[in-house]
Amino acid sequence: MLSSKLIGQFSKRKSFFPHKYNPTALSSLILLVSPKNEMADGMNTVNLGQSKSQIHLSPDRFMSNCNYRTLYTDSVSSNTQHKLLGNIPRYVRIVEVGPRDGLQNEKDIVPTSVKVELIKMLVDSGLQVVEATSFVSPKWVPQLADAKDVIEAIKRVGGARFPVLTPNLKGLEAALAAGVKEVAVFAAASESFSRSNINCSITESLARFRDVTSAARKNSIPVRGYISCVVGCPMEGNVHPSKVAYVADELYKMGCDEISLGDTIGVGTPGTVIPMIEAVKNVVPIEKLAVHFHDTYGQALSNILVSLQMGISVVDSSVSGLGGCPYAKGATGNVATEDVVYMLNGLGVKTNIDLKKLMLAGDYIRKHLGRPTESKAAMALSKTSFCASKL
Ligand SMILES: CC(C)(COP(=O)([O-])OP(=O)([O-])OC[C@H]1O[C@@H](n2cnc3c(N)ncnc32)[C@H](O)[C@@H]1OP(=O)([O-])[O-])[C@@H](O)C(=O)NCCC(=O)NCCSC(=O)C[C@@](C)(O)CC(=O)[O-]
Repeated sequence: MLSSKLIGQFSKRKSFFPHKYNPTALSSLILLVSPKNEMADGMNTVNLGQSKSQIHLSPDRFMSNCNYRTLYTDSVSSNTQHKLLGNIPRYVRIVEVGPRDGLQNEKDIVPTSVKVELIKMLVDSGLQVVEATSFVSPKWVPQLADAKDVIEAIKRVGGARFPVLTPNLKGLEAALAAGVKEVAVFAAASESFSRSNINCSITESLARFRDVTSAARKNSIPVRGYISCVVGCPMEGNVHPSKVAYVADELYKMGCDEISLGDTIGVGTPGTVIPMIEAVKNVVPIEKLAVHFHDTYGQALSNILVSLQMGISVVDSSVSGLGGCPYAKGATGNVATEDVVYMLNGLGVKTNIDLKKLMLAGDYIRKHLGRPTESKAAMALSKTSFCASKL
């Protein structure tokens, strides 16, 4: 059960996001059960490869000289990895949600120019999908009231897709007018959450989304369907997998091209995530599913790993773990993209993302927000930089 304090915080916010504690380390427990624990010894090696006089404090300079390894290849056979990991995909598409999910709850308005620079840096790091903003009511989400300007400013940024959230036809029309090429609708598996977030019941929301998907199709616009609260709801507690499967089925039938399963408050563990995905994959092909974990209880990487083992190859994450309510004790955001990339690198799974450039993007936005990163990997690599300066 969620604490009444958390529920209280949640209910005070119309669109909200209660959040994070520590980013997770649990996946290592699953990953590093190699016969002799050799992977644990072999991973995370930092070879500075430079003399004292060459060491610079700048993270950029340090990282370009830093040879850190996340993939152990010397003595663990691919058979062993296969046995332990199952058929995890060779390539994972990361959907970066930092500029949207990450920033939507920031109390102080982030200037449009900062959002645009962040998006450009994220694209430069190799991310191919960056959720840019939402065409929602500015009364509900004031932070994203500049959606049109953001889209205008990134029009000529190539090499990535920039989907946006559209809760209704009004949002879709505004997005289309702005030149958006991809949209997402967002439903919930919990009735109370649906009402809190979009002010209508699940049934009403599905009717709205049918209108949106149908209009989007006429304009050849792909639609992603989100489902929030796939394992737990801050007001209703545990959510049964059948409720998630029902909404997923409806979204898929109405024409959503991809369904993203959101553990909105980060309460899931592999124990609840596995049965939920099992139920959903009975109604939606696994290749159409994505996972979207918040890291409130430090479970996100473990949950991502089991999702990959079940055949999912699309993962949502937020640079530097952006998201969450800075005023709620223990609140956290989405799993940090840096942590996901670090883990995937360690698994030998391709993402085409440059971790160093990604960290620079995280650093950029964190400096603007005036808060340190939530990414464990980024934190550790920065500390390594700090230690290096003391050598
Ligand atoms: C859905 C509504 C609009 C219903 O809001 P409502 O108040 O029920 O709607 P309404 O139809 O009665 O309209 C009220 C006012 O909003 C305007 N309006 C109506 N629609 C739009 C629109 N599209 N764009 C701009 N303005 C709009 C409309 O014109 C009107 O303006 P007024 O006459 O008062 O001046 C509102 O509840 C809303 O905007 N909610 C946004 C909630 C949101 O963005 N939540 C965060 C995203 S979901 C999420 O983060 C979860 C996810 C996806 O990450 C996965 C996970 O982690 O779980």
